[in-house]
Amino acid sequence: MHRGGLLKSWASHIRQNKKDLATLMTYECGKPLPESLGEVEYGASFLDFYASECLRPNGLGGGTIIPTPFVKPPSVKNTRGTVMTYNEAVGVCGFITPWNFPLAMITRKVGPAIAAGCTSLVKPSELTPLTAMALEVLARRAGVPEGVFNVLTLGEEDTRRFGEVICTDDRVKKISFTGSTRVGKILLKQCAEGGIVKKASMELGGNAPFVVFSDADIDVAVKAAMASKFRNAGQTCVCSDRFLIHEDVEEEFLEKLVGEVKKIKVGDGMVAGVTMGPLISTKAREGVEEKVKEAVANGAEVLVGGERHEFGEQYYMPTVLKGVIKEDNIFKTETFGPVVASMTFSSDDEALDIIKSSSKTGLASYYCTQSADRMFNFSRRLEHGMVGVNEGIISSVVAPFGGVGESGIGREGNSSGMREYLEEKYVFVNHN
Ligand SMILES: NC(=O)c1ccc[n+]([C@@H]2O[C@H](COP(=O)([O-])OP(=O)(O)OC[C@H]3O[C@@H](n4cnc5c(N)ncnc54)[C@H](O)[C@@H]3O)[C@@H](O)[C@H]2O)c1
Ligand SMILES: O=C[C@H](O)CS(=O)(=O)O
Repeated sequence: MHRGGLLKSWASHIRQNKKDLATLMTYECGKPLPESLGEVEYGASFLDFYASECLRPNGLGGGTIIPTPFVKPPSVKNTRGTVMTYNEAVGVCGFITPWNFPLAMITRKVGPAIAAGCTSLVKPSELTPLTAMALEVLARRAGVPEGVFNVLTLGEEDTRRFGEVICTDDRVKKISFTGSTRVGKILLKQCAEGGIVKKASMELGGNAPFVVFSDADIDVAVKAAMASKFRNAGQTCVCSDRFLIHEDVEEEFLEKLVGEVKKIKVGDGMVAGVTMGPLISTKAREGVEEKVKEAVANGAEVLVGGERHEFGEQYYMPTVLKGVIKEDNIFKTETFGPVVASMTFSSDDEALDIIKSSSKTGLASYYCTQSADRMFNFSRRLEHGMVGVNEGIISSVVAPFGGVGESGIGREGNSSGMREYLEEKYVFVNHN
């Protein structure tokens, strides 16, 4: 079976075990079962997509024949030769993935890696090892040969050692990391200090701005805000964190948003109807709590929520803050929790100044407007890898997912994601 067939078979085995995989994920990281079921399908979609990419010209073996650029003098019978390129697999890859999407963050890497002809060593988060192990079992059932996709479930000390090895061992030709900017910098430093230049993809932290312009359709804006803020209890890299609302529409937007936030049902992710689960740990909940308290101390107003949820140690109430300042940690650092931190602005330039001066991240950004000019031109002024205009859910297999600045290097998904695992070779043949 060729690599594309293996990937399709693996995707089929994943879908056949969708309920068990989703249950495992909800037990491991707490997200409501419907979100886990959605992630199973999202994760499988990367295997399907890259199964097809195997066969495309920009896939493995794809290449081009290029007319030589040299001018052929009349006396010379043939051109000087033929120029051609072809793609080759990078080789052995080292992957490290996070807990918040324990299945899709693995298949988003391993899918294109296998399609390109690479093998991989994958270290999942110590918080979600079982999902990764289940993926490996299903890969073997699907016919993926032993040694092609290898999961290593490691503790803290061995995790650090694993990171050092994939960064400094020259048998590992590529590293791809998804996780915090803090750890991403450790890995890049280890490559450099290990004296090796290595192909590296970094999918790092976010802190997305969400801008509501005065001409926005407020109902559209509220829907987009709810979708981009509260998925996985606000624990996704592309969650909106920094809300900038034009002063003319602050009251209407916040009133409608609070109305929707109050409909969120917090509880056990395995219980039907629950739409928001816990944070990943008590420490994470305490971190969100501290940031909210600081913002309130600096003058922010709690419109809803604002404290831990009675359901349990790891639970925090979905919260909307008004009148946050850009110096607040809840505004200038990734929240990774269910909190809307909002402030007002009066002009496009002011909004951009706040966005650029409050964070160096550049993953996702969102804005709502009905102006055609702004729809197409404001995005050009944002230093982000991805932009949602009147839309809060922009992640998909066809999206070249990734960020700039402190949010990372490279792209995953889309045909772009295939290039991370290929090296293009140029050959000039002089056949005179
Ligand atoms: N850009 C993206 O596509 C994307 C996707 C998901 C999550 N994230 C980011 O990931 C973060 C949340 O995930 P997390 O808490 O698992 O992140 P994290 O950085 O704490 O951990 C990520 C992975 O790195 C490992 N790790 C930790 N320290 C290490 C070290 N010194 N050497 C080697 N590996 C080490 C962990 O065990 C885990 O497997 C957030 O910042 C979020 O924005 C980004
Ligand atoms: O946490 C960010 C992941 O990339 C999740 S998603 O791709 O936005 O679904």
